[in-house]
Amino acid sequence: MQNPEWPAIAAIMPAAGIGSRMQAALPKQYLQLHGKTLLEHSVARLQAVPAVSAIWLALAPDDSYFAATALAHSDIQRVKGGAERMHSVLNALQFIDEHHYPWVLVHDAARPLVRPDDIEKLITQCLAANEGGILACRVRDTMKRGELCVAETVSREHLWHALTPQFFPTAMLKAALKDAIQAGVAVTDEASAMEWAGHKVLLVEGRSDNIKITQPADLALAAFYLEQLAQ
Ligand SMILES: Nc1ccn([C@@H]2O[C@H](COP(=O)(O)OP(=O)(O)OP(=O)(O)O)[C@@H](O)[C@H]2O)c(=O)n1
Ligand SMILES: C[C@](O)(CO)[C@H](O)COP(=O)(O)O
Repeated sequence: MQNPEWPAIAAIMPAAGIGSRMQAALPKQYLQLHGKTLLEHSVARLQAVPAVSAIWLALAPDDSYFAATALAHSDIQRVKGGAERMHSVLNALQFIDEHHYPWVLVHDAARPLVRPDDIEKLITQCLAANEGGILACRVRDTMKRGELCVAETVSREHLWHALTPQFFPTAMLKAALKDAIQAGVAVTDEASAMEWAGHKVLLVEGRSDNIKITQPADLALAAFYLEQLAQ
């Protein structure tokens, strides 16, 4: 639920990947799902949250698909993506004035099913605690470590799948990402940079259907989830 006390919130959407694991003819964020691209779905989810005042899209410098989307005619800011997701996010952060937008959400273009109420739940809990955090869902399967055979069974207790959005104070995230990248830290999400910098990261339980479209089968699963919702 929107709270009038909330500060202006900026959102970054990393959308500069090539989707290699999807093995599609075009970057996966431009694949169609129920008549819209994944990118358009993901942006619409952010736009359904009134507290999100502005969105910055990180697009590949050679992106030739964006122009054909409905977003090309919107006032959404576009910035150049980088070699890896963390670079794309850091590039976008350079355009966000932390005095105007003290908090920033980062949400993958590849996660088109996030529910606006889960985004608001993340914002509510983080602002109440004055700590950054992430949407996450608990691991439900038995976890194994190994390659060709099992090396060990890993306790699933306290194990979570990190999702997006991830929500942090803008200035803190800028500094942590910059320092972590410079230190050569493996930054696969914003939280790992914040953890490395010593900040607390809240885990806010989100729905497990907030999947990242990564491999071909994920698109059919996303369509199934959308059909379930429409019923
Ligand atoms: N240099 C990059 C790499 C990824 N992303 C974005 O980060 C999100 C999550 O990354 P991932 O699922 O790994 O997407 P890709 O990198 O495109 O996929 P792959 O690893 O299969 O190539 C996606 O929305 C992707 O567009 C980005 O903005 N800039
Ligand atoms: C940020 C993320 O969605 C958290 O699960 C995920 O790490 C992004 O995907 P990638 O394959 O790690 O780039």
